[in-house]
Amino acid sequence: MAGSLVAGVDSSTQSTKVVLCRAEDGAVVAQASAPHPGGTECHPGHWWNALREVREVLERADAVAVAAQQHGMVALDGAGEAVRPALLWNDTRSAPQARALVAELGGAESWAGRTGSVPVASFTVTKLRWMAENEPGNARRTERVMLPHDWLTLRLGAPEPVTDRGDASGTGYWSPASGAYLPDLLRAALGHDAEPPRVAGPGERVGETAWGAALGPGTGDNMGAALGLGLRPGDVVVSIGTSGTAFAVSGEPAADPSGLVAGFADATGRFLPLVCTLNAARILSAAAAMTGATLAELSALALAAEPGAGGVTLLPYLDGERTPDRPGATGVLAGLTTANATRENVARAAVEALLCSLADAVDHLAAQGVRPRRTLLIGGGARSAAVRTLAPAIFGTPVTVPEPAEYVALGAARQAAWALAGTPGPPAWPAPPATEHATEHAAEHASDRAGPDVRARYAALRDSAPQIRGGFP
Ligand SMILES: Nc1ncnc2c1ncn2[C@@H]1O[C@H](COP(=O)(O)OP(=O)(O)O)[C@@H](O)[C@H]1O
Ligand SMILES: O=C(CO)[C@@H](O)[C@H](O)COP(=O)(O)O
Repeated sequence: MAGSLVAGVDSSTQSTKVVLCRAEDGAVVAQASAPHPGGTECHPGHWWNALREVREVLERADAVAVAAQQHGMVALDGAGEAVRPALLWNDTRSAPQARALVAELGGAESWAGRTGSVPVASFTVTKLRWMAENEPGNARRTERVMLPHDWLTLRLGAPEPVTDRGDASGTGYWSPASGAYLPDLLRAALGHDAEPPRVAGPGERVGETAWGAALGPGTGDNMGAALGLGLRPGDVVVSIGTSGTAFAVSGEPAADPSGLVAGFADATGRFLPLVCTLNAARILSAAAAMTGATLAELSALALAAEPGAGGVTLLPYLDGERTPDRPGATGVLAGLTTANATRENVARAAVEALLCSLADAVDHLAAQGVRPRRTLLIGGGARSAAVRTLAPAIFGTPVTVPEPAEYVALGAARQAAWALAGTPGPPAWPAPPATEHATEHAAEHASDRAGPDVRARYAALRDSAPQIRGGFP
């Protein structure tokens, strides 16, 4: 291990990122990134091309593991070719199929008990049903179903299709509690059997790359972040990437029949109850576009406004929403008057909306018994000073912000080091440096006592008139 280098890949919605680390302590020696095409479906070849763009960094590694966006449906024919572009986690077209599957196969309680989650349009199983109904030829040709990280791991050199507990738990046809596939659910969705990848053990060495590096099993991106941060019970992570997520590690599987909390597995043999929103960092980029500002200017505008944005409230369901389950929703900007219609208030309302939506997510975790002792804020959106400053007041707790870094890719690198070492557990890399943000700091920005009022106004808009709810009837 001493002197070895390990690479972790984060193949997420918007881009591929790779970090190259020293195996013994995780110190980053190089990193690179390459963009993905936009949209909610993507030919897997684009992920491979992005990975090739960062290969100078990747191929220096003695071990590699890939973490990637969860849930994406990679349907392969008998020759291993994709029958269609992968449908991604943020594609909501399978919302009616999600509802039908839940109703047909025992209801929400049964799904939560069997799979840990009640599937919504993000889950692979609902995408398979969509394909069976809308593209029967593609469904008939499908012999294997994989996820983005499985597919990349196979291309990198795994001798057989392989996945891990974390990513398998987002399919909707694998049980985190028993560790077994549920082939009846896959069959009911696709219309016939198809072979899912073998579920490797945490830290297992699953193969070797073309340049002779050991391959770790990889995982889903949120499980990667949990491993990169070295999460302990009592830590709740709020991640602001393309998706917004709130999650915690747990020794027990979750099964929430309300469907708000997904009962995923993690990458170490434990569990990862998680709430995911469809709208997160892009709320800020949309507000930046609306106000003609850069992201840094948007942050400054938001901090220049009063708490509560002068009465302007944003419901940020710009791309539909997953939590709450409103796949057909659109965003709503409410409370505008000639007096308050300023760029500052619109910027502030966007940051407040993002944080209120994620505070709801943390509440859903708490309702399932997760007791947060510490809230950690990560992801691209946590680079915004306004987000960091306003978060304690809206969450009602101090917030810990680990230094900005690619925690998903770091978690994959840590898993690669684990596979290389062949030890029972992952290497003990030091925790990242972090800054603490408390409501007292926020008081300097006149935000301290506004949190409850802002959340109440947000909740009223969220729960208001059905015509803006945008769910399917
Ligand atoms: N300083 C910033 N302020 C606000 N948003 C930011 C900032 N830096 C990056 N972002 C946003 O973060 C997102 C990328 O975050 P990341 O966690 O890498 O997401 P993903 O893993 O889904 O690709 C992009 O939408 C980007 O616009
Ligand atoms: O669907 C989920 C979690 O259930 C998302 O968190 C995806 O895993 C996409 O992640 P990012 O690209 O936003 O990191």
